[in-house]
Amino acid sequence: MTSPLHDTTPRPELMSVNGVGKVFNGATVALQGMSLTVRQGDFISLLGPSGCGKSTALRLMSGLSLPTTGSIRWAVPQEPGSLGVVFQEPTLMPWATVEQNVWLPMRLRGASLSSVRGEISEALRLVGLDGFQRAYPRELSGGMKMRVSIARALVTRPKLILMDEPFAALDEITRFKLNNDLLTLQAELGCTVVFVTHSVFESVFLSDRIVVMAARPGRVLRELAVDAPYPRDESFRTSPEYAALCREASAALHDAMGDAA
Ligand SMILES: Nc1ncnc2c1ncn2[C@@H]1O[C@H](COP(=O)(O)OP(=O)(O)OP(=O)(O)O)[C@@H](O)[C@H]1O
Repeated sequence: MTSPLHDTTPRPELMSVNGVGKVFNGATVALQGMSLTVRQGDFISLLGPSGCGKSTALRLMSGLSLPTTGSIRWAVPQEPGSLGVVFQEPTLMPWATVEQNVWLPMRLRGASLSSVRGEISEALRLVGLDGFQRAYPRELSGGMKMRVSIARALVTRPKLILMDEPFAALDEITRFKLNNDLLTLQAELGCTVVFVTHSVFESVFLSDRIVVMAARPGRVLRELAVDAPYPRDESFRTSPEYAALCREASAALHDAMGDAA
């Protein structure tokens, strides 16, 4: 079955990255000439070796950093809460409860906790943490902390979620579970995801497009379409089709690393 988000109809554009470059300290070319069209409902992975500019690209897309050259444009009106960001570390406030942590983006916009309790509970339900509102981060496992971080990113119902290696520090079993749950969540919310990873297996499992990047200078080498229907689950993960797609992405990554050597 193909999810409505992943059918073959061209989807409307959400963001365009046009010839973007980033130079640090006038010397380090972290990113050069990156162009990418992000469409609504896409799940795009940025895959590449260390130092190829994946995090830089994500920071530029988030607006946390400005490009040295080129431009990034939203194709739809950007409102407060249009964007959610998840980093490798859950970055939770240790002194605050789960509920208060998830409240943060709404609190910054002036909403009282009591006025948004429903949205917070719904976000926690979506990440499988219903009932943990009053828990403190120290009482949670690594995977649960990351789920809170994801709930905080999606509580404003963003159009775009940017994720920078969110599962890299987790064990493989937790990572597989979170990968499965992330796809379910994306289908349920209809949001768009740009996801940074070093893992070929993760990028193939999650994405409908993989942007393969190379280092020195950081740049896009090629884009791969992962032409496998959603929903994807354990049967996809163990299928010959998945293995073939992983081989293809792995070869592209190998080229990227050779190119950068
Ligand atoms: N704030 C900064 N100041 C100076 N150089 C930076 C800065 N941020 C990144 N760089 C450099 O830009 C290049 C790209 O870094 P970036 O973190 O984007 O790569 P990456 O692909 O995300 O790497 P990794 O997978 O190891 O996280 C690297 O050479 C890095 O040292």
